[in-house]
Amino acid sequence: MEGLICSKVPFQAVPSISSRPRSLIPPTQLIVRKRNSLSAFSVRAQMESKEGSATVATSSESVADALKIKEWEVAMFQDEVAASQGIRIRRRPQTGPPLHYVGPFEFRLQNEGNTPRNILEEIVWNKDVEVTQLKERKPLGKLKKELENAPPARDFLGALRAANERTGLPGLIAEVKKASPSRGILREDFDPVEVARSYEKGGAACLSVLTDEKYFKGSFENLEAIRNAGVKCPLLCKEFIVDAWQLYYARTKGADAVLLIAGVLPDLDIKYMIKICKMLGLTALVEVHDEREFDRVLGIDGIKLIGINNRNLETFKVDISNTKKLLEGECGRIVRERGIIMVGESGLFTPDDIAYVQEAGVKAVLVGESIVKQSDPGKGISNLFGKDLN
Ligand SMILES: O=C(O)c1ccccc1NCC(=O)[C@H](O)[C@H](O)COP(=O)(O)O
Repeated sequence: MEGLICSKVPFQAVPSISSRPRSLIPPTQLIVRKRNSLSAFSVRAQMESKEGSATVATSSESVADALKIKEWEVAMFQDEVAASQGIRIRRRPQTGPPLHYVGPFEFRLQNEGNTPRNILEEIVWNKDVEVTQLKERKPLGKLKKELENAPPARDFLGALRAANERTGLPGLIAEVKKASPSRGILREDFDPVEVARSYEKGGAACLSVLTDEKYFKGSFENLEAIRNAGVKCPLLCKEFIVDAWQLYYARTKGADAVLLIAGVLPDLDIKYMIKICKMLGLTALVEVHDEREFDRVLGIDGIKLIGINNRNLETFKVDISNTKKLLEGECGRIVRERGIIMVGESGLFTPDDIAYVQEAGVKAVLVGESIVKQSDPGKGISNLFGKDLN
């Protein structure tokens, strides 16, 4: 089936705009626009039905109305594109179609539910609001100026590779995580710099620092404090990226890597963000959870680091066999052939768990709960690996 990289079985096509009766769908020519885009270029969708253009503006007021209608339609179109890629996480709905809307998406007026269907969707909708507010306070132009004073980006990928070659074990990305939606508070006496220093002493190759405040009790202040405390491990800004503006923001706060979640971002967004990461010197950890996401990501150029999350971020179910399942197929062969570094993420508690995912083919692991809740997190690392990593 067109576009499949490693999955032999054609995916169950997700009903999308292209599967609707043709009469409903006017030919569209979309010049890319992203919701919450960098707005470096205006976004305009030329939606033309057979009966002629959907909107013809004649006065300044109707120009504004026409633009509002087009922006709403672009947002709807983006949702259709995401759904056609099997992405179940919807973006925060627009405030609703413009008054008296008549256009190709009018059937969407039936309320599809304006409340999140699971925690990941809730996190993403909340992030959309957060980022919109942050962008108003700190426009991209101001961020770009701050980039000039940002600390230099460090080699996140190189640190993982070096650790794996030195110890023969997966390189550890140790997560500075106070709490999570699935487990609540993990560590009451939480000093992010102390945890980070303990991880570094325990042999972590890199650190992952939660920066989401509402659901993980993390912050960008934690990321900056760890960076400014002189911790040498390269830092992953563990954030829910929904807008390229966040990449610039993470870099100005001292991040060396960012997380791009395939279950949230359509292919075009990932492609675009990979290019921006390269320009900023950021390493992109692209995260998948199932074969369809893995297949999509392997179709995107420039990806050198892929994480398999054993946690289903919609149901919280954790199963480390997910890593084995996804790497034993064609996707695993392609990854090995391309020299892509694989990271096993979530649900790793014992040396047997580490051995299991290493046997499956990962060269790095991302671990939070099992080490952050130890009284001495650095000692927790030795217990996790069954040996001193130093
Ligand atoms: O951990 C959660 O409850 C969670 C819920 C929704 C979205 C993301 C979530 N966690 C992010 C992670 O994937 C983990 O923090 C990371 O992989 C470490 O997992 P663990 O070692 O099991 O703490």
